[in-house]
Amino acid sequence: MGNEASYVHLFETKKAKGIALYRLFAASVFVGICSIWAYRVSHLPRNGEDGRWVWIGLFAAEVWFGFYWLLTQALRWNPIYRHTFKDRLSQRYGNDLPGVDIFVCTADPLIEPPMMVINTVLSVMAYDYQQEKLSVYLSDDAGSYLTFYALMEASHFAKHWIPFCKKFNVEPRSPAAYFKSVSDSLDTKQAKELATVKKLYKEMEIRIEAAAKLGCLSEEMYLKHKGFSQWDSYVSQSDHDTMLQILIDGKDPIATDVEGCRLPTLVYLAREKRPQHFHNFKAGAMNALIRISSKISHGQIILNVDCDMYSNNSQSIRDALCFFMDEKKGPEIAYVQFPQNFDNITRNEIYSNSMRVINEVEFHGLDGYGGPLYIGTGCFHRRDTLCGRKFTPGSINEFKIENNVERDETIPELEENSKVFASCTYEKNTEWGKEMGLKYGCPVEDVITGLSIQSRGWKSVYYNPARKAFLGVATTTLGQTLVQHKRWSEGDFQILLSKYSPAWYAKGKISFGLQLGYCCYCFWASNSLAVLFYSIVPSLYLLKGISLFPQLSNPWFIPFAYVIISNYTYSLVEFLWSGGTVHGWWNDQRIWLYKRTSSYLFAFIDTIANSLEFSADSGFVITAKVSEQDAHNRYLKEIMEFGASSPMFTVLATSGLINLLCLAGFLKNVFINEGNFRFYETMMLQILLCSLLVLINWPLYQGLFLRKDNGKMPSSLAIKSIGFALLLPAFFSCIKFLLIFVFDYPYHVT
Ligand SMILES: O=c1ccn([C@@H]2O[C@H](COP(=O)(O)OP(=O)(O)O[C@H]3O[C@H](CO)[C@@H](O)[C@H](O)[C@H]3O)[C@@H](O)[C@H]2O)c(=O)[nH]1
Ligand SMILES: [Mn+2]
Repeated sequence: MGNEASYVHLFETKKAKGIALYRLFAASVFVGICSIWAYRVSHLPRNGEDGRWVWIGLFAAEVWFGFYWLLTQALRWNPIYRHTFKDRLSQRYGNDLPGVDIFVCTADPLIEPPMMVINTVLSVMAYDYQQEKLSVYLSDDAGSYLTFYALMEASHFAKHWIPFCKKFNVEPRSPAAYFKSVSDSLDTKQAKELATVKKLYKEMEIRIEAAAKLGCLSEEMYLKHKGFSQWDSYVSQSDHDTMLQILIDGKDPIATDVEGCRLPTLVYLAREKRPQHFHNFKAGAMNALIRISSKISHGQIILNVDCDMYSNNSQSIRDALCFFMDEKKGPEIAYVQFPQNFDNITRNEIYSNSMRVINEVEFHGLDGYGGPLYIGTGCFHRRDTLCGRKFTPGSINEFKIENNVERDETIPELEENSKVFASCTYEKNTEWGKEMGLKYGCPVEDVITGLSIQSRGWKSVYYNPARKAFLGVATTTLGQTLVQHKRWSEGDFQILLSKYSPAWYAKGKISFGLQLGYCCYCFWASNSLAVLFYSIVPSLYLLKGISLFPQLSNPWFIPFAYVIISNYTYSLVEFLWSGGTVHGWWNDQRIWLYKRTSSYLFAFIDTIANSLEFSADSGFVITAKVSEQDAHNRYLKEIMEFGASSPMFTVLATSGLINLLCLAGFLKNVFINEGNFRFYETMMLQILLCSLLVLINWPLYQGLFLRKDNGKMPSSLAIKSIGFALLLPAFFSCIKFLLIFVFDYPYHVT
């Protein structure tokens, strides 16, 4: 080992190139932003002059945008990139590696189909790792016999699948994904074995789908496994005993695959649910898993994935261990987060659901300041830090490497004795959900848990390998996208206001850069007000013919032009650099707007109402992973899906229509009534803003008026939003009148 200089690390960290150039650019933008502020302050309309209040509103919005832009610099100021040396890991440790427990969470067999769930399970069972050190746990919050049945089928299929993967070094190791990707050019031996394993898979799929169609537990299924007897006392999803089955015991020497090799442990868990006990959603499930697994396998490393996030890279455990097992830098690392990638992204990602820029830019930036957020899936943790251990400087890695430990209980005994750990009352008067395990009470249990780990002195690592580690299912409708972002922005905003706020609680505990980085996400929701104001009011004033920005010939026009052009050019370059398309970027701008004016707005209102105790706690709306065939076809064709009515759509449609009406009204004034083109000179920026808003809303107008398919906006919603769009200007006039009345009264009577 020797000293730091001669130590051969298991991973390396590189700084991004060209960062000085970026900083220079950012500084120039900042000068532009300050000039805009200066313009607003120095050109404030006098008391009583038209547009004074709007001017103040715009100034407030611009101060906000500038402030938020500063926060986002933390994500770009100091990016780093990681690289692992897995060969060194093998050389140094051979097979003396720690046990790894993998948690897969599912919650509803209808929107998370059991076939998808077991594909994820099979993909993680087939990791390139010593099988007897691997344990896979499926937490089923629906307590569904169907999911259990599918898992039981998977435990048999694994005996064929795992040896097949190992023999031919298959990637990815989710059977469904592999079958879809495999080419015809396999050698004959592999082709033959592939045909066999594919046939077994298809037969299994048919049985599982038949069981799903049947809709109840058949006699035949019941007899197939003693585990089904646990459903005898089952009342409903929210009322049942703990159901725990060890389907494969990795410690059992006769639990082998068809080639005679050991298999990983496989466990099904449905924690106890009772209507009178709140179950804390995914965080509750994870904590039950932490306890149950500590009794059954006690892996020192925990990987957790959502049920749609299959492993796409069989080397990920070894990658993660390169960080944890590095003797010099490993001891301070609490978790290794991989990006969330998806395998159902269309070319121009109409819902901007690939999280491209977050994955390729922002998280590298966070990593430079102490490590990324924990984002709930694709994350490896040390078991003890997840359970609340504080970081002590100077500590060394103390992974207990256990090879072949015997167990003194039989499997049925072990199952019975473990159940108590998943009971509703187990956590009563304990620190679980507070200082231990994942935190409760927040819709983004992951982010708040990660923040508290980092606040206890730990670092985290972001690892984004070329071959993606995990692939999941991204949202495929506008409604889902907005609801998901509402949950996220609401959760993040709650963290900001909570006692764990990155703005104050974390001060001195994590680096300043990381504090700002967290704030970027935590302030998502509060972006809504400024964006909503900016996307409606200047258009209304365009219609009235009142200019709110400097005119083209005015030198103050320059900072506006510079900030607008440089920011949009930069964001386009960043998007393309992250692997997106130009059209994808345009779509991203639309979703940027939609999220801010609907998801974030509702999240903002709900959080404030919650904290004033006006409304109940926000829940966890599970994201659907399947859609109907024709909706799916529209997704593939990148046609925006509206379908059902939603208050969020009403806001979007209303603001979209206001812009359309304002632009139409303005053009009418110019051409017909006045025939005078001076407006283009004085109102350039307002015309630009309003026209861009109309352009970007094109799919929305189509959904409102032009489309006939089932994915269009419901007609009732169209009528409602037309009504609002016509009334809102009147409403604004009333407010303005009130403001003038209250504050500027004397001026008006004279
Ligand atoms: O009561 C519940 C609700 C959800 N889940 C599981 O939690 C996971 C995530 O749910 P999903 O509906 O897919 O939410 P997403 O918005 O896609 O999830 C992201 O955001 C969540 C926090 O809001 C994180 O927990 C997730 O890991 C992260 O992928 C899924 O596997 C669910 O089965 C449960 O186990 N129990
Ligand atoms: Mn998900």
